[in-house]
Amino acid sequence: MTSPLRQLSALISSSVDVIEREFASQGLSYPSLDDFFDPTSHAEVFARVPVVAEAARLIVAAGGQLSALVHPPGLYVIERGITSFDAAALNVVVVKGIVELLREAGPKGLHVDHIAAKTRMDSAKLARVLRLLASNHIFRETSPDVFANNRLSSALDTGKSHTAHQASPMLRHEGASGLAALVEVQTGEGLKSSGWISDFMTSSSTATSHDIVNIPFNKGVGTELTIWQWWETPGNEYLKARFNKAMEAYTSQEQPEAILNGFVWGGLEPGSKVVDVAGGLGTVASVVATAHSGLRFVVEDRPSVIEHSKKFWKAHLPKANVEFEVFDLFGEQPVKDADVYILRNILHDWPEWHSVQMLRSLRNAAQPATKLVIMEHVVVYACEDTTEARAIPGAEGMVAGAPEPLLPNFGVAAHFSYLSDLLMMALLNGEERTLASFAQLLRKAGWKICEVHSVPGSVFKQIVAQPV
Ligand SMILES: C[S@@+](CC[C@H](N)C(=O)[O-])C[C@H]1O[C@@H](n2cnc3c(N)ncnc32)[C@H](O)[C@@H]1O
Repeated sequence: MTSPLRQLSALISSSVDVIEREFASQGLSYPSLDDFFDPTSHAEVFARVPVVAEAARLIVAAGGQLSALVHPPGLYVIERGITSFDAAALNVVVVKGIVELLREAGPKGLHVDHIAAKTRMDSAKLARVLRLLASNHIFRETSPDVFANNRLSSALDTGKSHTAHQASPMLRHEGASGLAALVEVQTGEGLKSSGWISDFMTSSSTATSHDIVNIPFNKGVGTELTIWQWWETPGNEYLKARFNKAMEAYTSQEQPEAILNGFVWGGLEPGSKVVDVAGGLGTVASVVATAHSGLRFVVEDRPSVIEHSKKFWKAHLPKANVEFEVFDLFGEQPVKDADVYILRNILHDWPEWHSVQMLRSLRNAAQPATKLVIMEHVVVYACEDTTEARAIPGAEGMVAGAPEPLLPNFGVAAHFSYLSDLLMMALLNGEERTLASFAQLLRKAGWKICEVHSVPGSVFKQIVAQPV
C-alpha cells in the first residue's frame, strides 16, 4: 500500500512533469517567483492554458493537503485561527502604494526605513508586515530589512507612480487590472465585517436572518445602511469607485474565451438581444460583443453605475450595438424581448427571498425561448455529490471529482469559492450556492436548468436555464 504522503507527492511530481514538458515544447521556462508579473508575457499566458492550469490545480490541491498532513495538528489549527492578519497586512500594502514604490526602486528593493519615510509609517512595524507577507511569497526580503517586489506582489501593481498613487485615490486604479482594488475591498470592508460573522450566526436575534441589514457589514463598518446605499453616501465616492473597479478584476483574471466557450453565443441569430442584468460596467457583455458584433446588447444597472458603463463602452467598444437601461433588480424587468439574460455575480449578493424575487421578475419578462445564463462560483461539496443535480447535462465537470487521495473538491485549490461565500455572508447576507441549491432556487422562480458549463481557465461556472 502506498502511503497518502507518497501518493500526494507522486501527484505533485507527475503534474510538474506535465508543466515542464508543456513549457519545454514552447521553448519556455515556468515563471519564477522572483520575476515581475507581466500578464501579457508568453510564459504567463502559457501558464493559463488548460493543460497547464489543470496540472497547476493538482499541485495546489496536493500541496495543500500534504501541508495539512505533515503540519503538527495543533500548530495547523492555531495558524488558521490567525490568518486574518495576512489580510490586514495586505491592506497596509495596497492602501500605501508599497508595490508601486518598490517597482520604482527596481529589483534590489528598498530598505524599510526608506519605505516607511516615504509612506509616513513606523519603520519597525512596517518591517513586520512586509516580512509576514514575504514569508507567504508576496515580496522578497533581499537582505535584512530590505524588501523588493516579486511575481506575486507585482500582480498588485496599479502601474501608477507612487506619488500619483498616493495623491489621488480616485485615479489610483484607473487603467489597472482591478486586482489591487479587489484586495482593498476584501481587506477593507470585508475584513472589518468578517469579525462579526460569529456573532451574527450565534446570536438568537440574527441566527436565521434573511435580512439585508443588521448583518456583519453593519457592525463592522458602523452603518445602518445596506452596502449599496452606503456606497452612495456622500464621502464614500472613492469606496464606490473602488468596488466598481474591483469587479473588473474578475474579468481580468478570466481568459476571455472562458465567457465565450460555455454557452454557445454563436448559436444566436444575428440581431439577437443580450441583456447584461445588473451588469455593472457591462464587462461580460463587452467580451461577447467583441467576439459577436452582430448581436445587440443592453446593460442594466443603477443610475450612477450606468454613467460609468456608458463611458466604459465609449472607450472600449465605441461601435458596439448597445443600449443602457437604469433599472431596479426587484422592479419590473424593462426588456421583454431578450434572447438572453446574463446574471454574473448577482445572485450571490442576495439571500434567498430577494434572489427568488429578481428571478421571478426576469421570468415574467421572458419569452418561451429566452435563455438565462448565470455566471457564478458553484460551491462543491467536500465529499462526493449524491444530489439530483449530478444528472444535469454538463454537471459531471462541475461536481467534486478530484483523484484520490485528494479531497473530492480539490481542497485548497477550490478555497476561493468557500472564502467568497463567507465574504458574501459578511457583506450582504448573500451566499455562493451549490448546483443543487441553484436548481432549487430557479425552480421556485419558474426556471429550469437545461445545461451547465465548467470552462477551464475560469473560476465562474455557467448555468443555463429556460422558462418552465
Ligand atoms: C457584484 S456587481 C456585478 C456586476 C456585473 N454583473 C459583473 O459581473 O461585473 C453587482 C451589481 O449589482 C448592481 N445592483 C445592486 N443592487 C441593485 C438594484 N437594486 N438594482 C439594480 N442593480 C443593482 C450593482 O450596482 C452592481 O453593479
